[in-house]
Amino acid sequence: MNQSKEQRILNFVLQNAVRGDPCSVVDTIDKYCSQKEWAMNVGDEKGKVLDKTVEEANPSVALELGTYCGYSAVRISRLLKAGARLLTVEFNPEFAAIAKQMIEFAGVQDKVKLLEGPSEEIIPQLKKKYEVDTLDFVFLDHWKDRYTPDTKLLQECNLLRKGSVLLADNVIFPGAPDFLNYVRKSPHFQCTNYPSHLEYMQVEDAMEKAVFLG
Ligand SMILES: O=C(c1ccccc1)c1ccc(O)c(O)c1[N+](=O)[O-]
Ligand SMILES: [Mg+2]
Repeated sequence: MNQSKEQRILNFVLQNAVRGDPCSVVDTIDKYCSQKEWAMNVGDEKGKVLDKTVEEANPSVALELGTYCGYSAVRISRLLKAGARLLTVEFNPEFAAIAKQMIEFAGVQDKVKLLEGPSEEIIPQLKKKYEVDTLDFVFLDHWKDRYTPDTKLLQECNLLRKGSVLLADNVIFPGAPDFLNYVRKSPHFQCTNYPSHLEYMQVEDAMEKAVFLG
């Protein structure tokens, strides 16, 4: 049966990256997706904004919404301090299966917990089922029309604390206008925009950081 693009990306990593080396996995995915087939990884240009934001937040507990092939899960987890953990949520079972193998090949499986299912079902389970008190960092990179309802759900579930950092991908392309409107107008968030480009393309994009003020 014809392989999926995501399976081709994984195969390229398995054959060309260094097992147990997260940087090698990230670089190899970027090489494939910039030279062979475009894919919706955050990429290196926006990935550097992600790196800096994660380093500044230095989270003990991080959440990612939208795992895809595991590129940003590997990218984030390589920066986590000892004992810190990343929970990453993926709705698509095929993507989740690829990401699981990617995370294990990169050697970060002890830092990353992959949760398969819809974000709106998993977020309300984080406290009791996944022993989360509050989230220090949240990377939003799933369906763009879920950014706003899931941000509201994180607030309603008391998963944010003063200083929790949200970082949203793609606020220009494909775009998340309702999310930008919500966080920028809310008295509960301090927002910063980071102009960039769509991964592997010369199309304008941006990331938005929204720090929860309590
Ligand atoms: O929505 C798309 C999309 C739409 C149409 C075709 C391909 C992708 C997309 C594009 C770039 C992204 O960085 C990204 O995170 C997504 N996404 O789906 O979450
Ligand atoms: Mg994205």
